[in-house]
Amino acid sequence: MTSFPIPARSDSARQSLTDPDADALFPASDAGSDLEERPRRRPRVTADQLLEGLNEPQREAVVHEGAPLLVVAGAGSGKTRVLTRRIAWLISERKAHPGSILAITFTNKAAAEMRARVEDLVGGRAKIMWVSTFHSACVRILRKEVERFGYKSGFSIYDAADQKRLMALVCKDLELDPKRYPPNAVLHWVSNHKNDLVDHESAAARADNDLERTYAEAYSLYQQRLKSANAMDFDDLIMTTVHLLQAFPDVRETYRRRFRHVLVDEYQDTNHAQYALVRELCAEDPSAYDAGSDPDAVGPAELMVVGDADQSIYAFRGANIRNILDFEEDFPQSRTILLEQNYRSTQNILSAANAVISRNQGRKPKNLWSDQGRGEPIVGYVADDEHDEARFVAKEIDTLTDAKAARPGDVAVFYRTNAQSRVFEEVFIRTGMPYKVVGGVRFYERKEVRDAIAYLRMLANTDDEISLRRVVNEPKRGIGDRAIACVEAMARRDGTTFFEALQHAEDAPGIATRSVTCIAGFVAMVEELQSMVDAGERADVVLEATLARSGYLAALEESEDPQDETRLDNLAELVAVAREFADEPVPPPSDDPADLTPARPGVPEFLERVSLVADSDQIPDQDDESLGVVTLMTLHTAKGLEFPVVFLTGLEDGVFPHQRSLGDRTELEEERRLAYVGLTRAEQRLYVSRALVRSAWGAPAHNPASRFLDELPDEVMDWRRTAAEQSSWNRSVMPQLPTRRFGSASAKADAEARGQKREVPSLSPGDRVTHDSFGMGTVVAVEGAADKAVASIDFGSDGVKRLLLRYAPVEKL
Ligand SMILES: Nc1ncnc2c1ncn2[C@@H]1O[C@H](COP(=O)(O)OP(=O)(O)OP(=O)(O)O)[C@@H](O)[C@H]1O
Ligand SMILES: [Mg+2]
Repeated sequence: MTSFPIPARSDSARQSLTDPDADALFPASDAGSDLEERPRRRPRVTADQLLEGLNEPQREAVVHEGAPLLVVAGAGSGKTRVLTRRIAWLISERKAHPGSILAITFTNKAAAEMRARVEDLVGGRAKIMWVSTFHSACVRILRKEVERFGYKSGFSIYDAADQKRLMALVCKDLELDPKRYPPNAVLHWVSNHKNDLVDHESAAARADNDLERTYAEAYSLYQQRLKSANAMDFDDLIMTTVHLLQAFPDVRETYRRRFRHVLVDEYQDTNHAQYALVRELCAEDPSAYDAGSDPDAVGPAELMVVGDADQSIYAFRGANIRNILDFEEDFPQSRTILLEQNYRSTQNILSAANAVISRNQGRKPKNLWSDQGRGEPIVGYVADDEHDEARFVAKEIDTLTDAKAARPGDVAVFYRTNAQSRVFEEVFIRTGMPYKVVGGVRFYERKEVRDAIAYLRMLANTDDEISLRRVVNEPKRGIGDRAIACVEAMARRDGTTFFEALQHAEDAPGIATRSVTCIAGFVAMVEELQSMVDAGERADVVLEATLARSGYLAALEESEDPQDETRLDNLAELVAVAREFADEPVPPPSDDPADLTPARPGVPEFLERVSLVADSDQIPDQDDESLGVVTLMTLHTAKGLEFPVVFLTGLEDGVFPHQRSLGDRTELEEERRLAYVGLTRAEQRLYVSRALVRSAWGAPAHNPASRFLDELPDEVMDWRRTAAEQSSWNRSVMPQLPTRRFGSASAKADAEARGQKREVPSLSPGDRVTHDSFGMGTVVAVEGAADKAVASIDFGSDGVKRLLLRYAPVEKL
């Protein structure tokens, strides 16, 4: 059996949860260099210490008691810090049982950080509190309660790819024309309904045209298939929990008794289902706040939500900005606290962010200020093209690190869409800049990783047909499509699961004897591995055994495809992840009967962990000692984080704001909020850039400057290069741009940069040419004709350039 190395663990992350004051509360003797001297229990923190480093309204929010509390404030004003301190305060000062606390964060990583921070403050007893995402919290409740809805506790969680496969199967079964009913569109429709807590029966009842009726039919069959696979998709997790709490008063009572404190970060991005969940858990009846109420009755839990309507960026996933705007109406006795001081950014950065967000209509104006002084100006750069933009970013990071003004780990590069990362990666690899891309093709989306997870899922839940089908003949073991069809037909006829049918494949009409033998071997392997899972064996041990016993590793090892070596590395990484998971200390069993903390880190618990990882959970931990790595990510992933140095790239109309949003005011407002999120991640230095020419679908696109760029106040800007200062090549490639809105500074610059129209040289591959800046070159390829002709020309050491011939200063020799 191959044995896998464990990668080194890194240290604390550079996230906004980082609270340097918390470290100050514990002197170095407690930090752990001298083990013998180290006290076993942390000293109890005093109330003063818990409130240290907080301003007055922040303190009020920490110590507030009773009525629901809303903290609304702009970016970087300490909302997350207040929420974290409040948890510590509840445990330490108000003697709340840690198990009675439910804190909701937007990502698993933020949850881990928050838990660690609270543990720093009040010690290990904080371990048993629930700090998690909505999804993780729901999974824990469902594992315990969902049998009431006819699911088994070991249900699988289907991610986006599984959902797509299943919906494609459903659409095929319903014989839907994929052009008229693309499975993705159907899924989106279903997801929207689930986020609004509309189940398939209600969706069918509401449907009032053919399209809707067809969608509802697909919804219904999709749910049926999920249920028979004992699986739920992401949206089900929330909707089913809400329905469970609504349908079973005793269950609701259990959790209301358990959770006496509910705290939600990033409340502006909750959708209706999540909002309903909070309401179910906190009881709606505000009269219960009366002091003289029956002591035995469970009053409502104390609720605290924090958020910023200007940072709501998930409307496309059903987030409802009204949840935060309507809080005061929904919870009439609530109290609202505003925070106005920003501790993250310099005044220049805040002025830039405020200038952009203030153009959104119908928002409550905020008075966010910083006492850090103006700081560095915001650096602007207009690049020739996306490669030039990436080179500028790399060079600038180099300059900062050389001057010891920043380490690579202090820097983040943001872009609107994942595809934009590639060019940065190319340049960073070339220049040896250490970096990590967050998101994109994620680790857990790679084929081999999905296969391995599918094996584990199928072992934990043989009803999970999607996973079972994925691995039944992977690696190839002689179980072909025909054999599968025979077994499937028998399963349908007899009303059994696919796995039950596999267990007596010999009875399947029409099946070949050879297939029966192969299937028997597969079933024996599954049963053997299953017994390990049932015995509670560690996830890493089961995973290693599975990869070996299934022949999966052997197949990769024998392969001559160089990609398969990378696949082996990825599987080694997955085993290491499982090993780390299994090695995590299990919290001590609590005396609380409602405590749902898993007792052992077995396969089901591991699957739960990996099913719920999100892009933002891959943000690299930046070890304080090392130089760290530059983080590349989309703006959506950047929420809640902060970095000393931020590059906001691709600021072009059509890129950011995204093409899709250009004609739609609501969508443009969401893009603007995304820009606000991006700008406010920066602590000290902020760079904004755009490219005059960017390749899109293989052809150069000439996008005008992003309107967000135009909105940045002149007095905070330091333009390193404007459109007017482009190289002669670019001046001549710039096409006639569409007339810009109101003659802004950069629009003027754009106009200046426009070249003269000239005659298009007619070129074909092999022709020798000369270019004003690049000199002699050879034409490699020509696409398009006349005005649209684009030539790829090899200029030797300058590389191959793609030039729009209409504007390029090229002459045929
Ligand atoms: N009173 C304070 N004194 C000093 N630093 C503070 C104070 N309050 C918050 N901070 C620091 O300011 C930064 C921003 O805080 P935090 O991340 O909690 O803000 P936020 O409101 O949650 O931001 P976002 O809206 O981006 O989520 C953090 O580095 C935090 O430690
Ligand atoms: Mg925050």
